[in-house]
Amino acid sequence: MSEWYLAEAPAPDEEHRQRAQQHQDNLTKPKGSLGRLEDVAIQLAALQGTSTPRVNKPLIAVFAGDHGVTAEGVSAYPQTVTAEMVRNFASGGAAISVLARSMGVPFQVVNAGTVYAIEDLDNVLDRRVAAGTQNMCVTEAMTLEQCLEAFIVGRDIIDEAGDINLFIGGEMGIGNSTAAAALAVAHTRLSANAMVGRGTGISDQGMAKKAAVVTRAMSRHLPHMKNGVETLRRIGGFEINALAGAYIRAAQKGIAVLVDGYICSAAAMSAVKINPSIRPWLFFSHCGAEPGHSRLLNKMDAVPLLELDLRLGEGSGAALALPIMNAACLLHNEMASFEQAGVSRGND
Ligand SMILES: O=C(O)c1ccc[n+]([C@@H]2O[C@H](COP(=O)([O-])O)[C@@H](O)[C@H]2O)c1
Ligand SMILES: Cc1cc2nc[nH]c2cc1C
Repeated sequence: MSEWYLAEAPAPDEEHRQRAQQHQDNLTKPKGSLGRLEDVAIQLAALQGTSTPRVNKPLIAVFAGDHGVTAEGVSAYPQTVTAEMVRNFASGGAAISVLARSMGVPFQVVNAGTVYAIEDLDNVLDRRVAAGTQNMCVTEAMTLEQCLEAFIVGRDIIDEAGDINLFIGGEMGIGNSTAAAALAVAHTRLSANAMVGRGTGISDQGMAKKAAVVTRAMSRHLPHMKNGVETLRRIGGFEINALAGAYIRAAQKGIAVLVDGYICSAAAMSAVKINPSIRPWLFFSHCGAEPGHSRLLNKMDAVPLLELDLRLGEGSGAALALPIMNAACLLHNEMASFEQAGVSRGND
């Protein structure tokens, strides 16, 4: 029996793509003048198989997980912050809580594997795979069972989401920018130096150490990375793997995905490696301040919507890009044509 995460996502409908392109060219604007907003609307029309694409039923889910690699001193903050921030998400004080609330977007918090236990909270789903991953410099981050369980944590969020037409995943995990850098090296084969950044705010010296940590982990694991699942098992994280599982399931169910920052992009690239058919379903919200982010986006031929020097995570960049995707749909669906408005056509 084939694994659930290998099942193909539906392919975009090329007839709807063509019709959407023609529709855009008939709207009251110079051809192409809405730039990438036109591309977003056309791609969504093809994916959703409709002449009226929509992202009016979004869901934001933030996955938290801890990383054994923090033992190497790769973050500016202590590991306790992961669980502490989960409480902050739940009580409404985190950046993503504010953004979700202000936009009226349903918001879920999922504990996929913090080291520190979190008391029962009404609005935090406890799906802890384990108390953090192992240190990838020393051993594999997790067992195969844990890796597959983390995928299912993400899959279940999509399966239980009800009627949504856009998924935004966020993450929280002290040390996870090191895991993301390692994944980025695995997927691009660029150097660790090209892929590490300040994360939560480490110094130049800290970055040199972080690059050495990634190099050490890669020399251990690279020879054994025979497929995308093994890569995530060796150097991923519970929240990263849950994101990969959620992205794959969303695409399989015909739900578009808006990818957040560096860590989410590393999860997305890993998910595409496992199941390439999901790629058309991924939209990329922004290119952040981590130097590896633009390199990873290039590798996926991804053109992000925003560039704001973000390096927060939590799904914050994707939440900020949501109104742009929504506007792309509304413009496509509600603008008048030249005929309807009695506006003269040009000779473009
Ligand atoms: O999303 C990003 O582009 C991003 C870039 C750097 C850091 N972060 C966030 O910061 C944390 C990881 O940073 P660090 O330094 O602990 O590896 C984690 O909670 C992420 O959500 C997020
Ligand atoms: C305070 C804090 C908030 C965060 N949100 C995402 N990553 C984070 C890292 C820290 C340190």
